[in-house]
Amino acid sequence: ATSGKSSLADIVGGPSEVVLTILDFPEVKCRVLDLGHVIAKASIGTDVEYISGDMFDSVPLANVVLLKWMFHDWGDDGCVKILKNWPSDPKHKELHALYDLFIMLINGTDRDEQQWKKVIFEVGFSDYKIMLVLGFRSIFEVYP
Ligand SMILES: C[S@+](CC[C@H](N)C(=O)[O-])C[C@H]1O[C@@H](n2cnc3c(N)ncnc32)[C@H](O)[C@@H]1O
Repeated sequence: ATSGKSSLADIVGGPSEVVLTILDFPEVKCRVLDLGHVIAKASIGTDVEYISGDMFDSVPLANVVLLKWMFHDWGDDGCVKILKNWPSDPKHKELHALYDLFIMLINGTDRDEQQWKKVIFEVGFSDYKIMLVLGFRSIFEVYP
């Protein structure tokens, strides 16, 4: 959207660089946010835009936000704070309509569906969908 393409932001992309698999889809512009010392070691020479920063301060704009394997590091308060960063940030207000889908790959052993439901509705999302994949992991889609 921001560049005329669809865009995906991998927040706390970390060293796994899952986003590199998405480069097979050239119509999607990919951004990865992580802390400075991790971004300093990121691959260069790809079309991925690497951004160093703290996800609690600000996050890159994108149509789709990928939050993979990170919620287990945070308590409910942290998860709510992370997820509220997008819908409540006035800087991003004009892009709200584009934020129709958040994809989160989470470690399902840490929170069961009821515990996730509480977090998701506390953030203010209106609905969610869970897809069970890879055994104990799940993909969550949450809707504004
Ligand atoms: C387990 S999480 C993400 C893992 C990654 N998405 C994956 O699937 O392997 C670890 C990453 O979170 C990053 N991280 C932790 N706190 C952060 C913050 N406040 N802002 C941005 N990145 C952060 C760390 O630097 C680390 O690369």
